[in-house]
Amino acid sequence: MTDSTIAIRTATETDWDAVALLDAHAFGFHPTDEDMAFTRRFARTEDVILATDDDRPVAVVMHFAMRITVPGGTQLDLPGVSWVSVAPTHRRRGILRALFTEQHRRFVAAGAPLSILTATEATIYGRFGYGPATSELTVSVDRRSARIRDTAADPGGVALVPPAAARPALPGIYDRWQARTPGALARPQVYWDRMFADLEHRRDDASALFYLVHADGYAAYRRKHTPDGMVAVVDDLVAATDESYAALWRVLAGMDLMREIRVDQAADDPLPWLLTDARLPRVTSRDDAVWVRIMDVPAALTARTFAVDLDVTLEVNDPFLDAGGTFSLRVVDGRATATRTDAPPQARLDLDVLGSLYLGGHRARSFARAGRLWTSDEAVLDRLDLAFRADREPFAGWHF
Ligand SMILES: CC(=O)SCCNC(=O)CCNC(=O)[C@H](O)C(C)(C)COP(=O)(O)OP(=O)(O)OC[C@H]1O[C@@H](n2cnc3c(N)ncnc32)[C@H](O)[C@@H]1OP(=O)(O)O
Repeated sequence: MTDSTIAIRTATETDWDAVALLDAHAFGFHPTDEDMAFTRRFARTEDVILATDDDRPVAVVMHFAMRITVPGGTQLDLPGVSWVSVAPTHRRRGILRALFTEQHRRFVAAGAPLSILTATEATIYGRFGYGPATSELTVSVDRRSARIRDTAADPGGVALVPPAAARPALPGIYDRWQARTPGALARPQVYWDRMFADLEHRRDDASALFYLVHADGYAAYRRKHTPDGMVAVVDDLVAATDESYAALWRVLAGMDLMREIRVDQAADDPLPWLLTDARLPRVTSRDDAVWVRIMDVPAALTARTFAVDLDVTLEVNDPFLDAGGTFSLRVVDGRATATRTDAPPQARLDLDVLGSLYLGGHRARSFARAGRLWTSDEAVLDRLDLAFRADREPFAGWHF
């Protein structure tokens, strides 16, 4: 950074109005008192870092204390970077880089195995070692033609439940789903408080939430009027078992006055295979959700399980900090050991690529085809491609 009037410091309680103003300009919305109350319950003030120009805040980064499930079911505590903004008066002079340097220095000191974020633009974070690791498909179903196959599970057990009765039931179901889903993020109490507050300005011109609840799953949806008819916009569809998923879709498919159902899903969602017409779920968009930066390569690799045995030397290049190096990765019966080594590498990749592979949502072979993963031979690539896969597609569960 060239500008000597810029200083980096931890925020204090009196800085929150300035943080709100910065993010209002950065993201083009006016945070309400409720939005700020949510953020202040979720972020500790000491985890907010500011850049100031002549003592006036001109940029901010913060992180939340989060937890993620990795392939194999281990849950890792890790920082989730959020509310990143640099005032439009001060962009492209290295302020984000300076803030990230300080913030990630703190992550290293705290021993974080990974850090995560969700990105406004896909071009910003690769240089800092973050790779897109989970995806989200927005799907539109023409409900009028939706028929569930006779052979699909039909356990029943779904009830129409008012918000007050849904509130105690949902967190436990979500926790069970989160524990079995790679990439899934634990939800803090403040998330549920905001969801059930169901504030009007967060409804996107749709109704308040309706809840369909099964012992092992639930759907929270809104009704939206459109020129083409009524749409059920599903905000949250969580099933801890396949039976509850089928039971919920039998109810959603039976909502006679709804022309369309909209829902966000993982890429391997079984909905097409439950329906008599597998073409009905139309993917209207596909977006990256969680981006992963591996802060500690051995800690991260030993935390997850792998699909096949491996014995490979990986050279990882970290363009931002010094998490990279050459590592011997050995997997036996799914469990890995990872140690630094001087042996010649059999595979070479940047840290953001390792982040993209880590949760099993992207294939080593795709990165190799793009020239972003080198292997000494085809057999190494084959093993890496198989080993990093997970038993289901990673899915975040919510945005932060
Ligand atoms: C996790 C989250 O919160 S995502 C939200 C991110 N924030 C936003 O989208 C809000 C609007 N944008 C902004 O506030 C700013 O433009 C920021 C935060 C994205 C970038 O801040 P700046 O201070 O301008 O970035 P800085 O000058 O430190 O640039 C660092 C590097 O990133 C690059 N970069 C910065 N912004 C962008 C961008 N939008 N697209 C592509 N590259 C970018 C710079 O070219 C620079 O590259 P280099 O160091 O390799 O030469």
